[in-house]
Amino acid sequence: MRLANVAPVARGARVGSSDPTRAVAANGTRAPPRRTASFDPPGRGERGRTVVRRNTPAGVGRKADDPLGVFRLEYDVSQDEKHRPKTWKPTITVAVSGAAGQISNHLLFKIASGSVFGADQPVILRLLGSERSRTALEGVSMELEDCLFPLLREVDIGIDARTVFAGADWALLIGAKPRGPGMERGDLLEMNGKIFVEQGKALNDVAKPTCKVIVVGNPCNTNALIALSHAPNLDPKNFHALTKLDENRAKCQLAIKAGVFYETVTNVAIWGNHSTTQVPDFVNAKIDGKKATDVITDREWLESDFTPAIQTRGGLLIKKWGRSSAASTAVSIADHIRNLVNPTAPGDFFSSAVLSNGNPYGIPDGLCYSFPCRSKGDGSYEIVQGLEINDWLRERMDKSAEELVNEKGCVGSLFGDAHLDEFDIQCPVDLDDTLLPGEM
Ligand SMILES: NC(=O)C1=CN([C@@H]2O[C@H](COP(=O)(O)OP(=O)(O)OC[C@H]3O[C@@H](n4cnc5c(N)ncnc54)[C@H](OP(=O)(O)O)[C@@H]3O)[C@@H](O)[C@H]2O)C=CC1
Ligand SMILES: O=C([O-])CC(=O)C(=O)O
Repeated sequence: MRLANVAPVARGARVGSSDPTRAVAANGTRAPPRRTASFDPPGRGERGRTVVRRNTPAGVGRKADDPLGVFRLEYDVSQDEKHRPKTWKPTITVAVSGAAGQISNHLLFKIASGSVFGADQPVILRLLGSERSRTALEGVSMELEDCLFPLLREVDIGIDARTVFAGADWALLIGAKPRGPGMERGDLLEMNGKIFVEQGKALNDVAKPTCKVIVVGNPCNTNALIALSHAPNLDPKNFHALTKLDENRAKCQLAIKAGVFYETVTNVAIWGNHSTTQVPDFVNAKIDGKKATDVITDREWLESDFTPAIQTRGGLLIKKWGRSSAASTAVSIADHIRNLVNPTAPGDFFSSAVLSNGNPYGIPDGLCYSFPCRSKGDGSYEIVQGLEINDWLRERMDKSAEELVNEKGCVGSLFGDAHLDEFDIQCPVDLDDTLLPGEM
């Protein structure tokens, strides 16, 4: 296999038994060499031979379709197996877009450390950037290598979604353009929507049909819907938009109000859009196993303080920080993945925006809407049935659904044919109430 390595420690180093890029794993075994790899097909290198090319200039030893790798190694990958603990699961490939952005800067290191997919789950990271982020992406790879994570088997960087998403088991779609000065909401929908048309098509063509897709780039619900509509080869149930951050925010505020540690707060559903119309559900929430409304009896606070605080918390954070949530978003993406790869605790649930088709809560089909979900721990999920929907919730859940219908109408031309029924919705003239949490 031909490999590119951007870590300075590997420059000029021969990959052998004294390879300084090998770490001592927690169990005392020597970890394998990390590999920051090109996308060249495997099997090119002479077995057992290590070749290091330094600072390969463009055009020398580099094909036009090469990714960004600057330093490259070739070595016998069969050596890898000797250093792989027998208890490890088969390696998975995790593709991440917006990999040079703020959220990824927190998330990638969690994934590589084993704290997301598990301490026995080796990963290949595939990082998608753009011309803008070429060198930044190399920097990210260098930092990943310098961490000596035993479970990180390979890091690939590239700017072509079709190459980066090849064989992906998971695709974390974080990259999206933030709204700029003077830009209308409709412009943002249209502009970011186009990214997800291309990425949906790329996933369809090259990702594993079982690939799980988590869309984070805003407006994430509609972006996820656009992506899945271009990916008929993938199971539409495997597309998620992130609302776990909203759930975490809600749990924390309920815990503070109740004067309890936040781990005792469970069963907090976020309904609807990741926007200011989202509905953080205190009606079904539990605190220490009791109904949250029996523990926090101040209804006025729940309806008029707690609810808008969660709906607009992203915006408050932007005001204070000068940028949007990055660390807490990364943590919530990690939580979201853990929610899917571990069985949900009995009686509990987590929030995820998923395809609404056939949902038991009367939300129209064809939307990416946040529901309470449960997982068996195999990466799949089901929408939890039978939650109490009182008039207060119903009115707000429907309003959020209506907002998603409008968003869908505004970018109707971006939808593909897959998984969605025909729809005929006009873009409403006034989109003032379709705000992201970061827009006030
Ligand atoms: N769902 C949720 O709960 C949350 C969602 N978000 C959203 O996550 C997204 C990323 O946030 P964050 O990491 O902080 O942002 P950053 O600005 O730090 O990074 C975003 C990345 O997106 C890529 N990008 C920007 N414009 C485009 C474009 N036109 N086409 C393709 N890619 C583009 C850039 O990477 P490159 O140049 O390499 O393409 C950039 O590195 C935002 O949309 C944000 O609103 C944030 C917080 C919470
Ligand atoms: O609003 C934004 O831009 C960031 C975001 O989604 C959040 O913090 O929830």
